[in-house]
Amino acid sequence: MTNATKIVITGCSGRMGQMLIKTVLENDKTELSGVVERSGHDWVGRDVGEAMGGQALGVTVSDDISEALKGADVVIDFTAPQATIQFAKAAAEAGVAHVIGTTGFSDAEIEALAEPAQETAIVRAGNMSLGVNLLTQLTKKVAAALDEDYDIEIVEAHHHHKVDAPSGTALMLGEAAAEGRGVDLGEVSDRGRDGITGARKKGDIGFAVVRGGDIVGEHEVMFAAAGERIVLRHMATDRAIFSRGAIKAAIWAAKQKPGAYDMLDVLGL
Ligand SMILES: NC(=O)C1=CN([C@@H]2O[C@H](COP(=O)(O)OP(=O)(O)OC[C@H]3O[C@@H](n4cnc5c(N)ncnc54)[C@H](OP(=O)(O)O)[C@@H]3O)[C@@H](O)[C@H]2O)C=CC1
Ligand SMILES: O=C(O)C1=N[C@H](C(=O)O)C[C@H](O)C1
Repeated sequence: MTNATKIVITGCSGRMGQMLIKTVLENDKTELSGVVERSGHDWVGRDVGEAMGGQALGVTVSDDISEALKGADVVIDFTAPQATIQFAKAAAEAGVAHVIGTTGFSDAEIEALAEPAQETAIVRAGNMSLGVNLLTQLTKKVAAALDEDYDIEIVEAHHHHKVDAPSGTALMLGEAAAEGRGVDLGEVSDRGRDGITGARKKGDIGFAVVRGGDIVGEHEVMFAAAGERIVLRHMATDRAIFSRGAIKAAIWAAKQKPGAYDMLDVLGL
């Protein structure tokens, strides 16, 4: 396993953290070199395999990112925006590539990732699955082919634990639609309809959000016109699609020069 990509997972007790650990262990091109949780978490100091309810893996949960990054090639991070910014600074200092799946960033928080990306490779995507990244390309194409008579609406649904809205994926799809149409998403996005909103403004890109149960992630891009509707749809039924994409990104990122990348770069789309 000497040529294996050595990976650190942050937020290791989370839904994605645990899925990522399993995916790293299953892949013969990757090795789990460290795992991180926040200070005070009851997993800190424990063997991560045992904390997950299985056999010991010989990897202890740390609350010190800089320590965990020693000897690693890449850190994969699905946590929360402020934590991700701290991890990006630590990864840049250590010269370790950073794969970011975290969503819910403000514009200022995204801006804060530009400096670390000058020191190390950062791959960031609101959705790491092949299917959704293909869908962004299809969305861009369809939006470019249709005029403003086709109202673009993006509908997303997720589990009841999700804390950010609209989802990172919905925003990626909105960006792709806006790019295809040749407009700035910031100027046309309609994210909060409630009450007497007035009629829909021509050219807007609307977002609608559903939260419930254990929905892994569902996204629809609707192009609605008089007499017809085109609907592009992706349904995730297993979080493994995200972790497999993240591992692919990690192996790729470990060989890249410093810079800001996304999954389209990784997948060559
Ligand atoms: N790009 C993609 O393909 C995908 C992205 N995501 C995104 O990944 C993120 C995580 O999702 P999910 O795993 O479901 O969420 P969870 O809440 O299950 O996990 C988040 C983990 O991050 C930890 N964390 C949160 N804040 C901090 C902090 N300040 N410092 C250190 N650790 C912290 C949490 O610890 P604690 O429990 O102590 O708070 C927890 O272990 C979300 O933003 C989600 O939208 C999810 C799936 C796919
Ligand atoms: O929080 C989640 O679960 C997911 N988050 C990502 C997003 O915000 O789009 C990706 C996926 O849909 C699952």
